[in-house]
Amino acid sequence: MNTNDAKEYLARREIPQLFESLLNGLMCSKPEDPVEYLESCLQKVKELGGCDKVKWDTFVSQEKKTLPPLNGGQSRRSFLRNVMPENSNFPYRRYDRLPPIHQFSIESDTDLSETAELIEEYEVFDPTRPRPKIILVIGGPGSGKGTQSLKIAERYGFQYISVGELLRKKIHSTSSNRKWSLIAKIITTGELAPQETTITEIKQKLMQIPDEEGIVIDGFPRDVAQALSFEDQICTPDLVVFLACANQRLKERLLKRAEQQGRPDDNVKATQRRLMNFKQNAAPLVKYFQEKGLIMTFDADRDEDEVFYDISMAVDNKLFPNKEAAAGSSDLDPSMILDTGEIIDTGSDYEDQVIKI
Ligand SMILES: Nc1ncnc2c1ncn2[C@@H]1O[C@H](COP(=O)(O)OP(=O)(O)O)[C@@H](O)[C@H]1O
Repeated sequence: MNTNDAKEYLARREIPQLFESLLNGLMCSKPEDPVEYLESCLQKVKELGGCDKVKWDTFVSQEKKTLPPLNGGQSRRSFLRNVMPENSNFPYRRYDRLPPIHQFSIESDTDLSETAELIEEYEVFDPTRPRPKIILVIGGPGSGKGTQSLKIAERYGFQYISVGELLRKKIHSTSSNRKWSLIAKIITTGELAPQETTITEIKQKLMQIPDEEGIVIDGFPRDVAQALSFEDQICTPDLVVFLACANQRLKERLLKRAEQQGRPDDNVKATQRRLMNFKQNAAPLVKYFQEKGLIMTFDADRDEDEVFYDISMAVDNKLFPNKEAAAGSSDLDPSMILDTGEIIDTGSDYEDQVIKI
């Protein structure tokens, strides 16, 4: 087995997340017998059904869970601050963050790990200026995230970032780099790129954008862990647009896209994998943002102009409540706006999309 195989194995089996979680448990519980404690944690992992069921706080006891992500309280950063010893010699204090799991991950021996740490030391947005409004657009593969995000960006004069595109560009521009070759393979099989790398790419991109009024990010976050990381490292989004689309419709659109664009990750296997990942992650992600009152859900089974009509009404209301409707919106009928903050009944098999792929 070569190094790449070993790293790919670790990434696929979600071993870095497991170690992060065990480390969190140890830091919070400080057990007399760490070996016995780790044994009991691993037993719990088995009972839960495997590494992919482990979250960063699985082994943090209830009373120590100072992070209440679902009711808008303390951020992960402050949680970490609380569990870190006050001693300034503590090695990880500098970043107020967990010890980097990079040792175990494909981030470790690559050129970007240093950049990633450097970037962590800076605020993404200039604190002396108003922060740009951030709209995150999420939905299944083929739900129209790209199309709708571009339309939002165009209508409000916001900057557009496609996370999938960002990763693809990076892969093309660093084709001889081992880390990015591995990420290319991961993406081609329909899996998600590693979280820290993805966040770092987004941060780098955001830091290059000068003084925008707003930014639309297409395809982020894909799961609750990414949402937490974004809030921890970048900011709380102003609005999350969720494009709900029936599973069958997603499959049809992906087939069509495969014919038209020939993207390497639009093959049948990868498409199934992406739909499966979406199915697993969408419901908790939507619930997470719902409980924060940040998400609006749109029936994306419809014609793209109808979908955009609803989105633009919602953005007007949520982000520009005191302004006259944005240019070009005079033809919009406010009575058509969808109920906000709730999963809508699309009248089709939206549930199917999340539950039965
Ligand atoms: N937020 C993300 N986190 C990790 N990987 C991502 C993320 N966004 C995109 N990717 C990777 O890029 C691929 C293509 O994404 P994208 O272009 O948005 O297409 P789609 O969402 O339609 O599958 C995804 O399947 C995934 O491998």
